Amino acid sequence: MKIHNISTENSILNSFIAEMRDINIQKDSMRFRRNIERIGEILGYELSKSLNYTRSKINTPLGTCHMHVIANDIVLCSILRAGVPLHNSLLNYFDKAENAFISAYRHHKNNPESFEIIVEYLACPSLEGKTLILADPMLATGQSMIATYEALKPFGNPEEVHLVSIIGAPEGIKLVEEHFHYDTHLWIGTVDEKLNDKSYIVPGIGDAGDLAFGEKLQQ
Ligand SMILES: O=P(O)(O)OC[C@H]1O[C@H](OP(=O)(O)OP(=O)(O)O)[C@H](O)[C@@H]1O
Ligand SMILES: O=c1cc[nH]c(=O)[nH]1
Ligand SMILES: [Mg+2]
Repeated sequence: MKIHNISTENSILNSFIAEMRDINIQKDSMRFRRNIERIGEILGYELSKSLNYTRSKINTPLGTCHMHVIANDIVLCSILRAGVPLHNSLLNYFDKAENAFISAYRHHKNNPESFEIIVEYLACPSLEGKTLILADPMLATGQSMIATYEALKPFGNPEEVHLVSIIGAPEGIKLVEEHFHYDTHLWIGTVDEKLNDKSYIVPGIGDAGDLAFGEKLQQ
């Protein structure tokens, strides 16, 4: 897998991630969602550098010119819930993309430390020969990313796969690396230290879905 950790270079991306982490600033859920969007746009811009381009003749009011424009047929898929603001921001840039949505949540049985990923809702166009962008702000154990990718398989073989995430843990990145084709790209805002015993990213941000949309009752 080709891992692009964008935080290794100083940029405004790190200021946005700092706001998402900050225990006081993150209480403002509108700002939290907006920071996901701002980061999503930066990750989308970085990802765009790896896409295919075709020469296109453009008529302006004053003449003509040739520009290189994106040639990929993109399907943008995000994982509900926390993927919603990330989806919106990627769609701002890849505005011609087709869209897919899939739900994944952690179902805890008796023990808060053990869970399985439940994939329920899925809406997806054909992926055959397309460029799949699979987006989720958090890559903790990596199980949601893998479970959703497996659920998408009946929709066809994408030619390229790009994973987009804001914060990852080394454990999840390793699992994803083992699961996905070596050609897969991972565009990630930053990589944290580790997972805690509840499989939350440390130092991380807390629960991205709750911070964006409010606490939910456990199912
Ligand atoms: O890498 P993993 O260990 O699978 O964890 C990451 C997942 O956890 C969060 O979702 P969550 O299950 O909290 O659902 P939510 O978005 O509805 O809050 C997050 O948005 C990812 O989907
Ligand atoms: O740290 C984590 C791990 C999973 N999901 C989150 O929202 N945060
Ligand atoms: Mg959550």
